[in-house]
Amino acid sequence: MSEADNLVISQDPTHPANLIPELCRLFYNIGWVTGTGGGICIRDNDKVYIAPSGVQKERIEPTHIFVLPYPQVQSPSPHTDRVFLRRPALDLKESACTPLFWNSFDLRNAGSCIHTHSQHAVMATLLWKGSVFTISHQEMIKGVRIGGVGKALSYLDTLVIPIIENTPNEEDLKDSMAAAMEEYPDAAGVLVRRHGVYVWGLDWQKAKTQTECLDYLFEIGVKMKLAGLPTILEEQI
Ligand SMILES: CSCCC(=O)C(=O)COP(=O)(O)O
Ligand SMILES: [Zn+2]
Repeated sequence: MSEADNLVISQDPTHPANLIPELCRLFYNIGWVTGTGGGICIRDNDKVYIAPSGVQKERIEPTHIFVLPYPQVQSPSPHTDRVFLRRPALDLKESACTPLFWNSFDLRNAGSCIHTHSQHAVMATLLWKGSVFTISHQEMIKGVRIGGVGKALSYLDTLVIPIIENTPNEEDLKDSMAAAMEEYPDAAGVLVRRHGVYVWGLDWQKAKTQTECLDYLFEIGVKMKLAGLPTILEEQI
């Protein structure tokens, strides 16, 4: 065991290296991270904990976790020159979502970011054919924060989540995700058409509950649209 392994070995169940495997199992069971896709990263001040790429996310162990310094000592290009504090002994690569998770830290000061391949998110991107998903007058809107990290939205606020187009490689979504975050500073997440969603929060608990609220809103929005019901009500109720 190397000294760097101490960064991921802890008896504390709330240590990020213990939380990521536990949360990935939970997310697997609700269809968010099946087939190796999706995941969660946690930033604890100056350290970022990231899962490996292309592995069964429900079978990750703490020793599989990468630890990176935040901020990166030098500005990394999307795929190279990344700096690590700890790499797993196994021949693993860090999640391809790493540059996208980094957007949430750099642009929103997030403490955690979740990427799901939920079918509710994907269906929402198919039924909302433009550049945003919108829904109003739903109680679960109150569980979403302005920009993911600010004050909670009100029942009377319309939820707006930008939709970007998918790319063959996950890493290549970095710039269009950043552009959407700049254009929609109040959005708590970014949908990726035919792919899934990225959602962030100040910490993992808030990222998780916001992802739950958004997933609920994508699901009910899709059901409403398929039932021919309007998802935006003009009048104040
Ligand atoms: C079938 S998964 C395709 C790649 C993808 O969308 C993804 O989210 C993979 O993330 P990873 O953490 O496994 O690099
Ligand atoms: Zn993905």
